[in-house]
Amino acid sequence: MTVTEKAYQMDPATGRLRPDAAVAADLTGDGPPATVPGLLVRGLLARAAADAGPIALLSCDNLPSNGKRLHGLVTQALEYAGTPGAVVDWVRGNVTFPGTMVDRIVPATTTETLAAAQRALGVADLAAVAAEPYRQWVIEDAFPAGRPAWERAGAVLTDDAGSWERLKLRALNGVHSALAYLGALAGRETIAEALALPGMAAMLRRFVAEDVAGSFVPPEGVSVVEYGDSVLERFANAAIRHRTIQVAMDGSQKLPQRVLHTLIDRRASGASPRWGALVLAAWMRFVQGETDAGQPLPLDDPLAERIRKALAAGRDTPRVWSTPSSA
Ligand SMILES: NC(=O)c1ccc[n+]([C@@H]2O[C@H](COP(=O)([O-])OP(=O)(O)OC[C@H]3O[C@@H](n4cnc5c(N)ncnc54)[C@H](O)[C@@H]3O)[C@@H](O)[C@H]2O)c1
Ligand SMILES: O=P(O)(O)OC[C@@H](O)[C@@H](O)[C@H](O)[C@H](O)CO
Repeated sequence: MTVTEKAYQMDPATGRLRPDAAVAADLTGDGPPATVPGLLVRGLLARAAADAGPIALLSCDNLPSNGKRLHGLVTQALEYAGTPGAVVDWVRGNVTFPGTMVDRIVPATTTETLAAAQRALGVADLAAVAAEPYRQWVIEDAFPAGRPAWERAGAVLTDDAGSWERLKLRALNGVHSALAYLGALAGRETIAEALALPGMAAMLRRFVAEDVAGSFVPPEGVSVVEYGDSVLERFANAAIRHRTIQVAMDGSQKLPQRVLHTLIDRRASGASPRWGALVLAAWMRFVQGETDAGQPLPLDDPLAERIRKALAAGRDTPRVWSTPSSA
């Protein structure tokens, strides 16, 4: 499944299921389910009842330990739904949750994308997407009912995708978010235009080298600094018109794994991760809703209301940002 960070409906800080009204209705009622937790629980109940054999549930979302997170979501949702012990035992014995790392820049489809696809194909393809040439898929090999030979198409099958995932979330997605917030504030429409701002590439190299690289143990044989350089080359691709405000959306859901984990790990080892702090500060400025030139910026975030309240309450008191209980 690839359903975005917010569809998991879990508190990013605690990892606990956040049963809003729609999730609660799905998990406790018998109407057609509309939420991800509801669909998963209903599907697993049906599969257990039919004794249809083991299955792997594969998360391809940009979340830390996405397999473990999905496992936690399913376990908590089954519990919330009051699922009979026999079904819980069936899930425990028959369902796996392999972790993955998926990497390919694929911006949202626009009318220009569809027009280009029509020119190239000679027919209208409403499902066309634009994508960069690069692709990488790392998958934990835990499929109780077998799997396609994805390695034949270049996928890396591994016992533990964790170090690949941290590499990508921190050195690619963290840098992406930096470009999104700093670029949007400077009035730049796309990631490539943001990267072309004076001093931006040099700043991002220092972010990777001084803050990100020392925050985790990378996959064997991988240099985080070289990986960061290759990421900047990919972001410079002007044909990929990835909009800064698309990458900037849902910051409350993305920043923990992209930037806050880097800050926490560097702080724990006594460092002062100032470039990461700059990215966080850029997000704080971004959510105030205006570019540096005073043009409006959208706040598209599941916590938008809470952020707006905190901004209104903290207009004259910067302390609001440093005391979570008042946020
Ligand atoms: N686009 C990329 O470059 C890229 C690359 C690697 C990983 N990813 C990850 O893949 C995931 C999807 O990204 P995308 O670019 O395809 O996004 P998208 O916005 O194009 O698609 C998101 C999908 O999730 C569904 N969705 C959104 N909110 C939901 C909710 N509350 N409940 C259920 N479904 C919901 C939408 O209906 C849509 O089908 C994200 O987690 C992203 O981080 C994206
Ligand atoms: O898809 P999102 O909205 O979670 O994040 C936007 C981008 O950072 C992301 O999609 C990257 O392009 C992708 O992760 C590259 O593999």
